[in-house]
Amino acid sequence: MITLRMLCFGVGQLAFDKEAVPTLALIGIDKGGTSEAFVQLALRGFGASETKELCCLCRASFLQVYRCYDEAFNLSFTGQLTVDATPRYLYHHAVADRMAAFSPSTTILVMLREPLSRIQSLYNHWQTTGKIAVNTSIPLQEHLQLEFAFLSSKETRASVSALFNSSSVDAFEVLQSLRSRIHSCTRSMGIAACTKARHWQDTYKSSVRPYSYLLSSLYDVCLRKWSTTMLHPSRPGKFAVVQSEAFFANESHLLDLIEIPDWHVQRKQLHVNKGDFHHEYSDAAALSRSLAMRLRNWLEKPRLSLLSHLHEMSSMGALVVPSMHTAGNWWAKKWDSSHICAPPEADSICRKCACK
Ligand SMILES: Nc1ncnc2c1ncn2[C@@H]1O[C@H](COP(=O)(O)OS(=O)(=O)O)[C@@H](OP(=O)(O)O)[C@H]1O
Repeated sequence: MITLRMLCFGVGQLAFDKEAVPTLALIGIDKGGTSEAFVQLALRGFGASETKELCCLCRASFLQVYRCYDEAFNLSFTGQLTVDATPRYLYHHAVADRMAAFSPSTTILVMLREPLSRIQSLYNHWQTTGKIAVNTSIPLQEHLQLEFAFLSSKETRASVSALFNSSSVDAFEVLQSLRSRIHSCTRSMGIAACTKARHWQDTYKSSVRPYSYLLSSLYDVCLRKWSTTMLHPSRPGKFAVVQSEAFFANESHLLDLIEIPDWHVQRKQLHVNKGDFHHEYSDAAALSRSLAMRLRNWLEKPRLSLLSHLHEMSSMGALVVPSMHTAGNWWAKKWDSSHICAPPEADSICRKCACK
């Protein structure tokens, strides 16, 4: 149904519930622009906590979740616009269900960045800052080759096929089980599932956190879990999916979705640091054009699944920016080799592989 708001503002605006804690959850994804979005939301009165990634719903019990939000926001103070911007929520095995139980009327915002760019950005961030215990001692190219070997091994092939072909909820379970297999595979030696990727085992030490760049690019599997849990046609405007590239090009693509409700009472003005962008990428984050193309081809079916899901979500009241009909954006068009950037003098290598 087209509402008056939609006629005035394009895709429409988000709806916020005074009782919801948090009012808004920015659930993903890492390197999708969530830091800058958090800053812009804080400037508009969202916040109450200077910590962006509260991860309160990572806690298992209802009481722990409540205490975490109470500590962050002081829940005795009503009328605040609160935000929990934790990008890892999108993938978390339990958070969607916890959110539905703890605060079903929280508004959900997901920012999705074209997967190839996100992978390079994330690897580069971890490698150059060294802040996180994820293994970046091998170049990204090698890491991805190991992942492809693992995901096409005899032991994982059936699960990967189920992942690409199952219904939403089944696929989410398969994804979680594969992620945990990668976890144990990379943490311990001699696991049968790792046979084909023996080098992978040798590469990791038990102290480093294993991470699958490939599995974390299957956005739609997780998004389906979230939409099944939190999107209801009777509550339009409570779920938005915004493409990071649209936000990067013009932040109003996101900010125009947000109208501050009348009931809002500002408790304190936050002084959050502005997000930093446009990092130089290190050589270790570079990929060969052929691997970049392999990745793109691997992601083509998930892209089509995402696109059809966005249509369904939109018909159920979700806001999707840019619309699936807007030409020239990554979730609406097939990628080919012309979308893999590389300087002419370094034909086989690309530092930032994705280009328009
Ligand atoms: N407004 C704007 N314009 C252009 N680019 C932008 C913008 N906001 C964020 N970015 C880019 O987003 C990447 C950082 O994303 P996140 O803030 O989500 O990172 S984090 O997960 O919170 O660490 C990081 O990407 P890379 O530079 O490619 O690493 C930022 O450059």
